[in-house]
Amino acid sequence: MKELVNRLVTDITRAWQVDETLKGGQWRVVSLTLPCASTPALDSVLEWNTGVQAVYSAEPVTRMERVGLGAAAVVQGFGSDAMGVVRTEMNAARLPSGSTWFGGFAFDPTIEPRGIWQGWPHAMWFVPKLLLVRAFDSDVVRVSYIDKAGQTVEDITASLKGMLRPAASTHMSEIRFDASTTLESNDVIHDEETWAAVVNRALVDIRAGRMDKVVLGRQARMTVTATLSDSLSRLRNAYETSHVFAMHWNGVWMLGASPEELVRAGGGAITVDCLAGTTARGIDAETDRQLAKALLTSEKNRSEHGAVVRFVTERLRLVANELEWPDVPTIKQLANVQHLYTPVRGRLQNGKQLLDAAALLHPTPAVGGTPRADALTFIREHEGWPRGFYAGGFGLIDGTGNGLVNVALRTAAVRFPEARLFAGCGIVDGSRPADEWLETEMKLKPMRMALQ
Ligand SMILES: C=C(O[C@@H]1C=C(C(=O)O)C=C[C@H]1O)C(=O)O
Repeated sequence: MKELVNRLVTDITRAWQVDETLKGGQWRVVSLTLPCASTPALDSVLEWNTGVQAVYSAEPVTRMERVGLGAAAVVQGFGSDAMGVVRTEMNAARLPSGSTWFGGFAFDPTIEPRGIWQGWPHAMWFVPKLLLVRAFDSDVVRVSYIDKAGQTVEDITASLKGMLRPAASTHMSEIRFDASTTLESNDVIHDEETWAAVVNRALVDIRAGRMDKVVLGRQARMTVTATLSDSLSRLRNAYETSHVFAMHWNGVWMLGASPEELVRAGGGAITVDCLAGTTARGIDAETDRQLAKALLTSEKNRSEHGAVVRFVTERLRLVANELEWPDVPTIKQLANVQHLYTPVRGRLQNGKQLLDAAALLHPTPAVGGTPRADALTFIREHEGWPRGFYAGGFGLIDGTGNGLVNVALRTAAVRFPEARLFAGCGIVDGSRPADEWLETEMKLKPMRMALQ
């Protein structure tokens, strides 16, 4: 990896100097292909204590791994129209073709980001200055470097060294963070008892007919002892079919392994994952099958799942045509849990974009509840801690509008070495607090293992 870092600095600065760059408006772009052994992964250029904006994505559907460092452009949104604001600004930004935006949005743009999320906007997307892209198992990496046309070779060298230096020089022991100065005292960490009280409070409202379902989450505290690169590699190994991602902003890394695509768009096609209804993994294939069968035949889980499919298909009709989905869900098996799963497909209407669909769908009843407004009010009033980007979105969008937004699940926020891990589950009539606690424990387990 050290060899790759040296090649990046020399080859990019040389290309800038001899002007082997593409020009577009105020930008110049260097594009290179470099050899890079398929291990270690590209994430070894990333560190918890980076001083720059950074992103990582290992996406198993297209089998592409990406690392972005620095920011050529950033858009931020605050408040209830945060997503609308960033979408308008992204469309207005005149970036070179081939630029990729990375970013996401908070679960609830009406709540001030607090606790570990302090300093984060409600929506944030950026185009990295330096982007490394490699197909899984490939030993070549595509490199692009975007910067303002007026930059000198010295500027470019300093910028690259600044972005890549932490990877070469930092040791875990040099990094310290004083949690008490940054995390507020109202940073609620529920234990089983206090969380059960919130669940019971929700059950009262559900039985009284004030809502049908609410997804309640909790955050767990942890001190990180693993490197970022090791954490990401463990997540990739544990969750081979999930989108493993990380994004750094303002001293905080959000990382996760999301099994759920809120929306994917490519060549006019659009797909959405409906994922709701959860059971454990068995100790062997037979127990796995029995648990899956019980999940598929559970009235409680099927009705919870059906509500998500209904919501998604009704909303998606506003931006997509030719919707198709199977009548019955299948099972999506992950390392720690099994979910009921229904994929919905369609064609994006002319003039509609991926983020239009994301804005309409978020939050689905899989992470909010039904009726949506009542569930969101309940979460705001009773959950007791700030979700930030947890259960919001994380994604990437290329210059042609293709890309995906995942539901930011199985996530943690790390202000090294302090971490908050997040997990939630749907509460409906018949839910039992002890079972739901166990479900959140199962969902937290791989992230706990990744960070230590
Ligand atoms: C809320 C989470 O997961 C969501 C809730 C599920 C459920 O209640 O069964 C299943 C998958 C996700 O849509 C989480 O992982 O934190």
